Amino acid sequence: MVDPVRVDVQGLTKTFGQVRAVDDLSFTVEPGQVTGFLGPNGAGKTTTLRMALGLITPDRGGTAFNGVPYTALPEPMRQVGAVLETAFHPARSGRDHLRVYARAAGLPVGRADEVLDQVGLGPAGRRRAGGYSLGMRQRLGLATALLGDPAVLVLDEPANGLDPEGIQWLRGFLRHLSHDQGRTVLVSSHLLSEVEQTVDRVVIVGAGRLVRQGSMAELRAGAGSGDVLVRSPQAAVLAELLRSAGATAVTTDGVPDGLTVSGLTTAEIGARAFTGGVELHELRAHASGLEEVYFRLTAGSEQYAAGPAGKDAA
Ligand SMILES: Nc1ncnc2c1ncn2[C@@H]1O[C@H](COP(=O)(O)OP(=O)(O)OP(=O)(O)O)[C@@H](O)[C@H]1O
Repeated sequence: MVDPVRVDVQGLTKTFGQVRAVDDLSFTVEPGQVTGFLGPNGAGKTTTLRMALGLITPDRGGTAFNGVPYTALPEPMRQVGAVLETAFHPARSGRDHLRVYARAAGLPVGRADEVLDQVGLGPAGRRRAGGYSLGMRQRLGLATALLGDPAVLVLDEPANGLDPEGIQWLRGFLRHLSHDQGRTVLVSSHLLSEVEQTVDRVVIVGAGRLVRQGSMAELRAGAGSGDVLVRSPQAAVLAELLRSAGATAVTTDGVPDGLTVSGLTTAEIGARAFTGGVELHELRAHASGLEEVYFRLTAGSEQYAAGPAGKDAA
């Protein structure tokens, strides 16, 4: 187990020309969990991560690792491992790339072989990185982040380019690093479906602002709170009953005897039908998928971010 490190992002703000890429953004990342950092393209994820790692200076706000900013960490590679982009010298082997990094960071060069094994590159580590597939590059990036055996891992779109088998491997690996070893893992993605099975918590951003943070369980609970579909041979009577209880009830296109109801839960609708003596043939919450909830939460934010840049270009 590693010593737990909590990451606090507080009031981060960054403007590029006319574009406010990150806007007063605050969230926390807890140890022992995988946190997904989600948002559509251009939502400000990469800018946030770069600020957290001291690669660009925020206009306002900051990020602290157990209270200490990245730039003030005594041995940053041993505390925070990051993969923001995967640039390698193409003629150099993956193993040599890792050895160069290890040496530069004052880490034992033997770490190179250890992390190669950890990420499943093994013998491929001796081949030229220029010939690596995107998935192998992702693994090499992850290996680089792990060199210093850090308590915190910050990974930008790590699932990008992985095949389904690779995604499954990454899922298990990240959960092992966090759940079993107590590391703090933050992974960004623009697709909730890509990280849905991996993450314990989500931080969702749109147009540089926080849209939602919470556990996956909370997000899933929110997914069910939409409309309710009811079918009854006495649909008109039921509609009146429900409207008098303050709900909206409209006939559902394409569903015989169907009503779409909002403003009451399935239990409340069932109770009112029962006391009103109305026969029900079907009663169910319209299950909006998680991805639908995510799109709804971030709807329009891409346009907002792209607007000013578009204007500049015109
Ligand atoms: N160096 C820069 N100069 C000007 N604008 C920038 C710069 N970096 C980012 N931006 C703008 O800031 C906004 C946020 O970009 P950012 O790359 O942080 O988003 P993202 O959520 O990581 O998206 P993606 O998944 O597409 O990388 C975008 O509108 C982008 O065009």
